[in-house]
Amino acid sequence: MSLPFRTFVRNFSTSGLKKNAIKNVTIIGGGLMGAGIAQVAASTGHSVVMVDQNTDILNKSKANIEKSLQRVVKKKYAEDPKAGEAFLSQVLGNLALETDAATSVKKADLVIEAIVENLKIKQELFKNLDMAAPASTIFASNTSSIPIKEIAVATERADRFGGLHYFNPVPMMKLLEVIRIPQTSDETFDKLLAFGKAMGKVTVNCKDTPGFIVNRLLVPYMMEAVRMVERGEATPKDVDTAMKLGAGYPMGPFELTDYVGLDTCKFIIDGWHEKYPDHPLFAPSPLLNKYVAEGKLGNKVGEGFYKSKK
Ligand SMILES: C[C@H](O)CC(=O)SCCNC(=O)CCNC(=O)[C@H](O)C(C)(C)COP(=O)(O)OP(=O)(O)OC[C@H]1O[C@@H](n2cnc3c(N)ncnc32)[C@H](O)[C@@H]1OP(=O)(O)O
Ligand SMILES: NC(=O)c1ccc[n+]([C@@H]2O[C@H](COP(=O)([O-])OP(=O)(O)OC[C@H]3O[C@@H](n4cnc5c(N)ncnc54)[C@H](O)[C@@H]3O)[C@@H](O)[C@H]2O)c1
Repeated sequence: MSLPFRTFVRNFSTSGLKKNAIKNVTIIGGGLMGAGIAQVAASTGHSVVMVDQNTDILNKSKANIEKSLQRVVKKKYAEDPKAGEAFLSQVLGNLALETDAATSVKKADLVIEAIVENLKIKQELFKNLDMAAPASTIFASNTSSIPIKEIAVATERADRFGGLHYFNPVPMMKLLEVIRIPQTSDETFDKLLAFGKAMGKVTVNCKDTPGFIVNRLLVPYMMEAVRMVERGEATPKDVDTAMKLGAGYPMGPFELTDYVGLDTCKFIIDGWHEKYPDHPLFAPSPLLNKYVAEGKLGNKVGEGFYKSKK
């Protein structure tokens, strides 16, 4: 449907950018995903505030962003190191760090939450942000598996709430799942889609169903790989080799579980098992639970199913 001319003009400023496009983004949680989202948002011209619980964590997050940016610059600006340096400082100039979430959302057009995969903690966070953020601010969760509607219910802005599910590592994975709940307004959903595209992502539209699209297929596959090892049918190494060489996957399921985080995988499957206790694909794994209980959370701590350099 084409817009009436006056609406078309109103939406576009002279700079050619959509006037009401999302520009100021707050990312809550500077871990594996939050740091990646902050990096790509800052790299695509957005002004980003990244929030975490203390400055130590934030400094580590920023160091991880810089490491990743160096990899990008080494490739993208191989012929022109000076331009690479300029890009690096421009991106870091778009990124601010903050430990106070309420302050961080004062000017936010969009808040993306990427904290621990725990419904109560997410609800508590969004309830507080709802009181601190401007009425116009859109809220989105990067949750892997929790229904967006169950998070949104903690706020008074279900019409301005959606899901933005990124994939790890965010600088490399092109996909962004954009989720709407029944209350999400068309304007909010369009802005989330436009923001995803402005970040250079390919967006798919998702319903608020368990695991949206990718995780609904991927997590049961990853869990079945763990169950295969529990049944003594194969070793993690052989399962990974088989899936890389036999199915063309870039990583096998155990490498991927280490990459994603064994804790995140456990949170996902525990949440689904609680909701759907009879669903065999959502059954928890004693082996995964054992590794998490032993603190073997994967690459982020240097050991999961495999030992890795941190
Ligand atoms: C559970 C959640 O809710 C949902 C999820 O996220 S599920 C997980 C989804 N993600 C996946 O399935 C990831 C599968 N793995 C892959 O796609 C690839 O292994 C990978 C992109 C991670 C790594 O790429 P790959 O070519 O295999 O190996 P690698 O040598 O590490 O990287 C090649 C180049 O890519 C770039 N690169 C890779 N990772 C990067 C990063 N994090 N940052 C910047 N650049 C990176 C670098 O240029 C790198 O070259 P370099 O090593 O000389 O710097
Ligand atoms: N790991 C993945 O591959 C992946 C991919 C897509 C989505 N997700 C989802 O993204 C979210 C984050 O996952 P992750 O892997 O980045 O976890 P992570 O453990 O690496 O990072 C979580 C970060 O949130 C911070 N945090 C926790 N509570 C906070 C609070 N109240 N205020 C501010 N910061 C807080 C922690 O300090 C930590 O730095 C989860 O919902 C997860 O399901 C994960």
